[in-house]
Amino acid sequence: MVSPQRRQKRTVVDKNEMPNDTWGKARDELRQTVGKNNFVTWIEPLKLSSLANGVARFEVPTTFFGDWVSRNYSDHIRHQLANHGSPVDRLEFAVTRNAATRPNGTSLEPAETRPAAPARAASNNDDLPGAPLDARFTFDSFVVGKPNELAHAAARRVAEGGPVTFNPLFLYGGVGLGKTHLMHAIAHELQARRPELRVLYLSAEQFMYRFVQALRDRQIMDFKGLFRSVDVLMVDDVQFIAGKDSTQDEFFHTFNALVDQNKQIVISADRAPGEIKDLEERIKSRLQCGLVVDLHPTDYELRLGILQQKAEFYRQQYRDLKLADGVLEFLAHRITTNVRVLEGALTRLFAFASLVGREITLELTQDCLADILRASDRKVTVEEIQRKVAEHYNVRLSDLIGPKRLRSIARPRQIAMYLAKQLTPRSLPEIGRRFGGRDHTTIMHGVRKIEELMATDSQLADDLQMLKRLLQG
Ligand SMILES: Nc1ncnc2c1ncn2[C@@H]1O[C@H](COP(=O)(O)OP(=O)(O)OP(=O)(O)O)[C@@H](O)[C@H]1O
Repeated sequence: MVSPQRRQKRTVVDKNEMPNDTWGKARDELRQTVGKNNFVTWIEPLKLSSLANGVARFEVPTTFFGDWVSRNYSDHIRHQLANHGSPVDRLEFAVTRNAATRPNGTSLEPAETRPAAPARAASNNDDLPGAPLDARFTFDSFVVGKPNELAHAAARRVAEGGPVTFNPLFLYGGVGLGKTHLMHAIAHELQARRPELRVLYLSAEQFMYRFVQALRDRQIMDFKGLFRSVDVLMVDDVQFIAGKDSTQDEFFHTFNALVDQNKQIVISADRAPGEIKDLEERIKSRLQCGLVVDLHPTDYELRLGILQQKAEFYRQQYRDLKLADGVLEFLAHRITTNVRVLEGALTRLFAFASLVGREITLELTQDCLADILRASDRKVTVEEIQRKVAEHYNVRLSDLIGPKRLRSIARPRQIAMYLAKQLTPRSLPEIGRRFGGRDHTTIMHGVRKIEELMATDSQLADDLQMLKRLLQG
């Protein structure tokens, strides 16, 4: 506690005098005591607005920034102010957007009042540790169909760069369904429309790598400062950080700091937040706070649309090649796994046809793509379904097939029966035999039960969707 007498002796300093005087000197000392990087990141951007009645007030760019400085540098700052004749009891931090600077010194003024955009769109992002963007992954080259229309619409909204309406945008779906494509498209579009924004796209793996590197090089403050200075953060394949405790922790803090500043976050994963094993509950619930959108497996129309678009591209490259009617339709029917496989098939087909100098007919397609077509023919088996369901509900495979009637086992068993009926060509008696020799009426009862429950239990419906996706690849 400070006595009232001592308090009275304190100088009331007008902010206009301060920078050249006490604060200026205190700052010079702080440069020595906290180290250059920390100084540039955390001390230099502080603006002293008043020093009176034992309280030093600073303007800061964000709430997080103020909290961080308060927690980590309060004692240093008070010590140096006291050394230079202005002891204070308390530091206060107020967020003022107009006067604020980011840790890296760039302006945080609202976009409309910022100086003209730099000549090169990406130059505002030059210091960011992001992954390169694939120039082909734009909105123009993204074919929209029923399975991805919601994800596409949400991505478009974010790409407009307007006020943040949902945070984060969480895109999820199986392998090769266009998550990365949409994220790159958002980044391209933002760079074109709002070049002043700092947009950072990287994979969760790169995030972890940067974090570990920063820890190793004792540059963690720089790391924090950098990640908190972006306007839009996009992290691809976030499931990668599951089970990696310190990375999750840092991700959580970065996430909160950016949401706190009303900065847009876009995340992708191969499954819904609640389904990512070993991801901390607090992160799951944070990820569920915004808009969670599912990219569904492609349907025939979407696959055909994508093939037509890619074929058009190849036609330009191989001008003298002929493509027979029905080939694209045949591929859209037969290759149902994912878009990457579909694209690979078409690339190979055009390359092969151009080498042998022949028209792309159905016959040539079947020859050239025999292995891909065989792999796509792969049928799901009852045993695979049982394994996946047991794994998902955390029950033993032997219990799933065995006689136990506990509800925690009986329900997953009925789910497995339902999926076996839906996804395999097996008859009810055949399925019954694979479920420990059960009668076909038991299987029928199980299938009906699940059909009934699906209508009212949305969690169950989601589980089934996800299991189907996992099983069908
Ligand atoms: N709707 C679409 N229109 C055009 N191309 C698409 C579409 N969906 C996916 N693709 C293409 O399919 C390929 C795989 O897509 P992408 O890499 O975005 O998948 P992903 O969902 O991120 O997969 P992963 O989980 O493996 O990272 C890319 O070449 C992409 O351009």
